[in-house]
Amino acid sequence: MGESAVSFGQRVELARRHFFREGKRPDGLIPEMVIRSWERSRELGLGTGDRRVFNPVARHEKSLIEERCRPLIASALPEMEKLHLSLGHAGWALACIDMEGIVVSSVCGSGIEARELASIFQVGRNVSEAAVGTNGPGCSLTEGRPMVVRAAEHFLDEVRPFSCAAVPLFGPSGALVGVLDATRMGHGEPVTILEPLGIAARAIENRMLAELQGALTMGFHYRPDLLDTPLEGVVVFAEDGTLLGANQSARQLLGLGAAEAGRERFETLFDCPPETFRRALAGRLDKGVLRSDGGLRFDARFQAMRPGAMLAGLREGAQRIHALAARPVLPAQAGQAAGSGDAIGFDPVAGQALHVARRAFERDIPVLINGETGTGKEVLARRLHDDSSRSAGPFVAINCSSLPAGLIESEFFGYEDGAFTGGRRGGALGKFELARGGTLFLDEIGDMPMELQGRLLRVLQERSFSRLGGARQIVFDARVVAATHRRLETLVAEGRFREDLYYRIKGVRVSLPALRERGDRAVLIDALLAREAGEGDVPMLSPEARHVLMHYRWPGNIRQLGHVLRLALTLAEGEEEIGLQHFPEELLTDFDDALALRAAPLRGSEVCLRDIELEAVRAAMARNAGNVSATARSLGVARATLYRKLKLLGLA
Ligand SMILES: Nc1ncnc2c1ncn2[C@@H]1O[C@H](COP(=O)(O)OP(=O)(O)OP(=O)(O)O)[C@@H](O)[C@H]1O
Repeated sequence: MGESAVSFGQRVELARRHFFREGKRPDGLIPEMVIRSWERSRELGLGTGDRRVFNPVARHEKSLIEERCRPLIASALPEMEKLHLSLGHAGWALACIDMEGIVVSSVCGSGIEARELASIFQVGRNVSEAAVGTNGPGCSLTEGRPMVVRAAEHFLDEVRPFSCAAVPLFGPSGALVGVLDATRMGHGEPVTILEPLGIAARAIENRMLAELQGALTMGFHYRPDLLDTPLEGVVVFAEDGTLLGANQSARQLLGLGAAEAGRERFETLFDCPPETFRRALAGRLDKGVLRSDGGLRFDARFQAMRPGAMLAGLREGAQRIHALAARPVLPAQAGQAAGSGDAIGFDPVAGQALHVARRAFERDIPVLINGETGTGKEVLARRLHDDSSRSAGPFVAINCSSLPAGLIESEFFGYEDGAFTGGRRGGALGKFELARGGTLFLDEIGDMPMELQGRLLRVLQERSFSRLGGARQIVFDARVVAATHRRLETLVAEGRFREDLYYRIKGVRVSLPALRERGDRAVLIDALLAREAGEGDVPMLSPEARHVLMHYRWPGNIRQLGHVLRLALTLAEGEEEIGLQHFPEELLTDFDDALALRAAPLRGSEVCLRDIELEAVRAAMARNAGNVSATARSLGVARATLYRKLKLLGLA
């Protein structure tokens, strides 16, 4: 890099003086991302002399985290160990950090320095920006980009002896799920570790993809020598050709945005004869040359999930379900009034989303929720409100896309008496005022007209506004949650959304996975069925019906699932079982194999395995008259395990 240690140190010290003593922005002295992070750290109320890093981590918290993040740890740890070994004795500690900034796993080596690093990267340690100010992993999480933070670029004096580099980790749907960090003592050149760190991150992402239960995995690249390396593009498809997940390389090669799984299909991504997919799926094609619909030529390798492999996958899948079930994130509360506490879910991504959002929200950091229609954005927003210290205040939702242009301003700001003809006598309160002391939910924020975006930004910056036709400044006292199904970055790039507003509302961004990507579909189906059945008996689902529910594309997500189940319950009234005949046609036309399913019911699918287990629990509980200890003994499992299963059944 050709930069002497002295000049680096001097520049940072100068930057610190400008920023901390003289209140000036140290533009050009240190990287822009570091300046932004200093600003955020200061806004969060941190002081440079604070001691926040070496607090003890509670032991029970550690085991909870290890349980909760098992899937992420399982993918990350082997790659971290490999990388650590290849770095030899260079003194690096590696850590995997979740969306909340919590260390979930680390590899530190031995020696005195390593011991100090190991103490920082204990499982359970919070290294988010909010907790410890500017640092590599915290900042990388906030920005969603690789980050290097050296020595005095850290906000807290306490961590100035260290330098670190961190790269984001993206899950199969393209959503940020955490970061991989490398830290060592001194202000050396952590830049040099970015590349191996990035490769390890890609390998971790590929492991997460391999966990998806797809029917066909395809690796591809325009450079044949990169096939079968962590840099290849990897896409996973369902049996019907729907894209289930893609790694970052694949997203770049194919020009895919995040969360486009489910919307894309093999034949829309690649320009090739239809039998290619079918042959690959049947295991009759393991290599090939494909063209993207943009005309790029790729070498590809295919790996079909064969029946034998399927069985092994099934077993693993069952184990994974146990791991996930062990961490109910939004407890099932079937039967409650829709719209507030009715969220159900054991999905790791959705669960992490809630976790992060909750913390940010409580610290008054605006939360931006991304997700397709019907994924539960409003449910999450209400949930945040209900769980917060402001739950006694109002929850005011406003849909920014559905308001007629002329009405928006008065809806937002209210108006004074006589502000315009036809206005109500005495004026009216706007949503900003109605939300006082509570939460303002800005739905479909991506569709907000430009001119209003400027006014909203001003309110958020100044925390005050005035009614139309009035001069008095009214304090804006509400927490803000915004939601959109659009990619705001794209709108910003196209000039259709203000960048400054984007950064203002995106304090923390959480992405809700599409239903077809959720690992807890089976649980959701059962819980929604119970919720829709209300007081009535809950009928069984035939194995074919369950198969279709599990594998349908669900463009309308959880909302659509709810509608389908409600309809099926009505149609199946008086019958013991819900079958394919109770589903709307579009669910079946989507299925190439629906007719085959009708003709030859399938048994022994993953779902059935789980059902059998839950059925056994149900029966044992009945035999033991609801006595948990006796039931656990008769099933040969620990009481804690049984409690988890009971929760799954909604019997806890
Ligand atoms: N986790 C969940 N558990 C149970 N029901 C859910 C869950 N998430 C969403 N739902 C149900 O799905 C429906 C849609 O949820 P919601 O309105 O929050 O979605 P949304 O993402 O805001 O949709 P849109 O973008 O169309 O406004 C609601 O009926 C809600 O009760």
